[in-house]
Amino acid sequence: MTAKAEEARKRLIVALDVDTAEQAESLARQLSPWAGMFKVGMQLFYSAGPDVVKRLKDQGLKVFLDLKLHDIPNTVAQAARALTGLGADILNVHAAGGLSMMRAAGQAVAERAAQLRIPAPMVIAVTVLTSIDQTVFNREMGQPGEVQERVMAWARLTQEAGLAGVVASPRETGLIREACGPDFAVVTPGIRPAWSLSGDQRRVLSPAEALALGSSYLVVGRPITAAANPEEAARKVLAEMTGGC
Ligand SMILES: O=c1ccn([C@@H]2O[C@H](COP(=O)(O)O)[C@@H](O)[C@H]2O)c(=O)[nH]1
Repeated sequence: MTAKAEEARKRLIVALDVDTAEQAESLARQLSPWAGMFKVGMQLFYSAGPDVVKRLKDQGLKVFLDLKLHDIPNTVAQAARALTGLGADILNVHAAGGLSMMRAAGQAVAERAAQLRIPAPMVIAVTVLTSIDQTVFNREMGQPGEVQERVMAWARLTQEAGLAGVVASPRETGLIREACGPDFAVVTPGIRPAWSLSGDQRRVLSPAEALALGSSYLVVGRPITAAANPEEAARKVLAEMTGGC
């Protein structure tokens, strides 16, 4: 693997949206030559239980625990504190929970990691879900203005709360980078190679576009995991990220 491909591999996160720890472990084992991190979301966490995070970590894999915490500050802080012990590399909350909630989550994670003497997971905040388009945003969610403006406002608020970055569509990556600087993580689902189906995703871009705009990590699920040959699909996504180099 070239240095460029290895650099791109570190930025590719595969969403393990499956029901069992065995399925998740088998996919992760198969795909680790092409992906640097694996995402445990609600489907896997709620069906397989918290232990699945430890099982993946025991295999030496990096884990993004995508549970999108959103509640009052005290509840989110206590939940984030509990999750810190699982050893994930990234945890997330919803920016819609507000400044105090995000600050409480960040502080709880830092304190718990220090108590346990483990590296603190990066805490990031979800802005506007990539399945939401402009019409749904205005008509169903009752939000005024452009999706992009809301994403930017939440990205700034996330930075003010001291968190490490955001989850957003790759379409917003360039603006977030400009506003929040090079060290702020921009984690982007809504990645769709030209050969894949959009499904429920609305604000999408290709792997090459997301990377060129400055996304720190690309989250890809079904285009890889639902493919007839997941390894081949992951290899193709990585090749698109590196321009074939
Ligand atoms: O805004 C968001 C936040 C999280 N996700 C998660 O990413 C993956 C995407 O999977 P695909 O199969 O590639 O659509 C999925 O686990 C979501 O829960 C997101 O899509 N958008």
